[in-house]
Amino acid sequence: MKVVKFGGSSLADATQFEKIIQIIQQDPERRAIVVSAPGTRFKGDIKVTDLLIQYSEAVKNQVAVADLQAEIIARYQNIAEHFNVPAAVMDHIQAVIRDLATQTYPDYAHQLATFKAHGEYLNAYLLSQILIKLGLPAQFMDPKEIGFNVAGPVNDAHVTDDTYDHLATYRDNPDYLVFPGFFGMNEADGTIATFSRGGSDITGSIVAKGLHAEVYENFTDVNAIYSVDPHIVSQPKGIQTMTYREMRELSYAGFSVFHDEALLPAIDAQIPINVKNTNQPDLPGTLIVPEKGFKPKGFITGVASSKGFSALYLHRYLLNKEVGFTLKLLQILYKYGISYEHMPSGIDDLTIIFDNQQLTPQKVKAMCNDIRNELHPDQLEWIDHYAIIMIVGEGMQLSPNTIEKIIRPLTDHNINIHMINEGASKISIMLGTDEADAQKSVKLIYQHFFDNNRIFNY
Ligand SMILES: Nc1ncnc2c1ncn2[C@@H]1O[C@H](COP(=O)(O)OP(=O)(O)O)[C@@H](O)[C@H]1O
Ligand SMILES: N[C@@H](CC(=O)OP(=O)(O)O)C(=O)O
Repeated sequence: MKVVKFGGSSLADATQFEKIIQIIQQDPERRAIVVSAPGTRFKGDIKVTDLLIQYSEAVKNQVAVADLQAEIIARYQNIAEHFNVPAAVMDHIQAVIRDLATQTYPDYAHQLATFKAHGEYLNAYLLSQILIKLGLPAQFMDPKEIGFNVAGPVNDAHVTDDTYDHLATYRDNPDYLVFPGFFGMNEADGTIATFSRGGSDITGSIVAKGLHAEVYENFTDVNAIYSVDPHIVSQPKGIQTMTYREMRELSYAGFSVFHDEALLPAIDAQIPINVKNTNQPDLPGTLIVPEKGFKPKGFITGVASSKGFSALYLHRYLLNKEVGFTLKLLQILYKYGISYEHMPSGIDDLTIIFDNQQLTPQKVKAMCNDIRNELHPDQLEWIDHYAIIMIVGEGMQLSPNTIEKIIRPLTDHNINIHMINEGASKISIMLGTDEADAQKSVKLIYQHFFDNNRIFNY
């Protein structure tokens, strides 16, 4: 059997629903369906998840919510009317959306998670009712009823192991099983918790593992995963086949087409992932497969960049001989509750890269003061607006002079490279640049390796 996940772009309106219903019926193996909330219908449109976040904020701030409620209800109503579902279905959806504002929540984080989750909750409910209306046997897989459990931060949760046992009981069920993506239930207190944004991909992977699917098909709005973000380079080359670890590194570093945390369940169960286009479902898309037996076609598979980082550069003569330097440094980070993303080091130098989301100016100031006072570095530099560029490819392992080939196009254009991290991962090289140089660097590297089929010249 196959698990199919449809992203928000594939469920944005009734026309898209028509397409996904055809896709489901084209292959009898497509029995488990994971859905996102309705996404954007046109440039400038707002995703239902974002409308729900606005709705939650409005409730918190005690401002009028009627317009927002009406806007959210209309998104479902347009789809429901097109398929002529019974009036009771829409009555239920309207009531649930309105009730969100009148319930009580343990705190604002729980409120936000509950509001957000309802984009997926109601879309899965609606799709199951549409399938039933069309005479297709379908079940709405309410996470509360089926034991789709999660733990951890309520807006950045992770699945718990018992969920897989609960999913396994549905393996031989012949109906269409319609799961809402993006959230689960906190078993301890029965509240809703979501994954991080884009997290319906994670649900799809969990369902694929739980049901022992032969493939996890992830339907989106592009023909393939491209070698570079299509917002940076127009009409880039598509990737036919790539490995799990290539995808993990590229999605971490900016390929938003597939969530980086969605890889683990599929890897655990060794289920291939096929990213396909809902608007052109007959195209093969991109296949993400295990590393074993994989034969790379070129030197690099993709290049990605991600902004929103800061870096701390430390220089101290004879750092390599000083026992406990890194330990003390990590203790200071621990004191301020800060985790780091990367920590490349040299003989006398160390760079620590942080995700800005967990920093405040006060925390940075206090942390740097402690580092100065306790570790006495010869030089301490804090770099704001830092970007990471990741060049990824299984083929890199086979090629000499890797770093020279990657750096050359950047140095030729006088781009200042703060950091090069090679060797920590066998299949990637990470560069640190100013945010302002990130997109240009990605373009230059892409052009160097992919334009005019140069990829095959190495
Ligand atoms: N390397 C890439 N290859 C393909 N698409 C990418 C890449 N990097 C970023 N994207 C973007 O990801 C989008 C699909 O992801 P997303 O909007 O989350 O889709 P969905 O609505 O299906 O969940 C594409 O429309 C594209 O703009
Ligand atoms: N709707 C959620 C979860 C998700 O995965 O959405 P999408 O498939 O549209 O990326 C979000 O916007 O974050």
